[in-house]
Amino acid sequence: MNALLDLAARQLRADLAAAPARTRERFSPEGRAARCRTIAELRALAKRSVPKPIFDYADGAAWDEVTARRNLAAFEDVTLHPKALTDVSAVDLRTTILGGEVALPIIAAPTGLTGLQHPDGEVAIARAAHRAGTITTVSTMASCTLEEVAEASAGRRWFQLYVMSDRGLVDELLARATDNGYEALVLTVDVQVAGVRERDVRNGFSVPPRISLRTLAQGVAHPRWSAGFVANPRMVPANLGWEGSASATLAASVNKAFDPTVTWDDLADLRSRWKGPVIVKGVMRADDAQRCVEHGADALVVSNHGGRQLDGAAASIEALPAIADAVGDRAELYLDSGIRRGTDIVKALALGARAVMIGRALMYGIGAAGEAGARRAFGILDAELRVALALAGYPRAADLGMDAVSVR
Ligand SMILES: Cc1cc2nc3c(=O)[nH]c(=O)nc-3n(C[C@H](O)[C@H](O)[C@H](O)COP(=O)(O)O)c2cc1C
Ligand SMILES: CCCCC(=O)C(=O)O
Repeated sequence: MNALLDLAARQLRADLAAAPARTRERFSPEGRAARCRTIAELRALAKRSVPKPIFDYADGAAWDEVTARRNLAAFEDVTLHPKALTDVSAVDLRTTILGGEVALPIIAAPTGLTGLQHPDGEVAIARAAHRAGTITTVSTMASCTLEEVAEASAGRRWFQLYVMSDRGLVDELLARATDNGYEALVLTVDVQVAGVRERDVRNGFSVPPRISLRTLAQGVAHPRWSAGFVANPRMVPANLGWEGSASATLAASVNKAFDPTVTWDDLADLRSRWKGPVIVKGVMRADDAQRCVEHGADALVVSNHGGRQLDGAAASIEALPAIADAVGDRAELYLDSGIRRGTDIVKALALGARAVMIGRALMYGIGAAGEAGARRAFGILDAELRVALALAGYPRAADLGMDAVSVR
């Protein structure tokens, strides 16, 4: 009996000694992110972790946000037809993207001003993508420089271009992307002008951020975020020479810098100048997809920019089947806008995408816990996708086809 009491006392003492470290770990951003079981839970954690205008910039969309909601809802109109009695003991998520193998059919979408969510920004996302065995896409509007990301991660990298009116700047960006090992050029074609994101307008979201009583109060309410921001303020896009520029709304800055005259001739010009693969992002129509292929595009991203540009546009999953039909095997197809679950990925692959891109899932991840949160986002989707594929009866993600789904 005494020996038993002695053992219990020793165990209690050990537990108490370890408690501070366990508590710290439990309430750290990393610990909290590790306990998120879904992308929705990561979103909720990000919402608590960063100032409201910063969360709203990532989470928000254009005008009434109809397309953003539709991006999610339209996945519910795609139903799965599971195949019975297949051996699913080994689920294989691998596929090839532009000739190189990736461990899972998920690519990090380009996101601008990522460093507002967490100072490690695109570096955190690139490292998490590399660890997951996949590709990261660095935006023209990135908070980290192309060089910083290249140095921080040895994984595959693509560069996403917005064509600026200053074509000298475009040439410089392309040269830097080439010099730093960015293998493909992703030309985004759905930001002819800035979409109107009313949450940003209401919040006075501006670049560089304007410090007001309201933003100070937000900073005080989010001390961990503020400490990171003060230590490493990522105020403006890092690759465009905007440092020291006057504060303006993001829309005003975009409309000043981006070139709205961009047409098919510019795609032809970029195609002839960029030596690696060219991917056109923001294609929503079969006729445009066909034309991209005729212009030598190697791949397309079927995307409505997460509903952040033209509100009222179709969900990208709704646009995919006709585009897949028009393109056939002449170009690779990826899909983004609304991916929150492994089953969304199954549906996109079945309807003709080779991979999906994820934007907000990673923004929530880094807002919640920097690189650890981005890793969690990949981890959640990877795990969900494995179970979904097993239950759908397709142990190889790459084997999914139209027979696995129907669209209501
Ligand atoms: C905060 C944020 C910033 C973005 N910035 C860019 C960008 O700079 N370039 C780009 O091509 N797309 C950008 N996008 C769009 C994403 O690449 C992607 O199309 C979209 O996020 C997909 O929808 P999802 O967020 O539902 O995954 C951005 C999206 C978000 C949420
Ligand atoms: C308006 C374009 C700026 C970056 C971006 O693409 C986004 O916030 O969605």
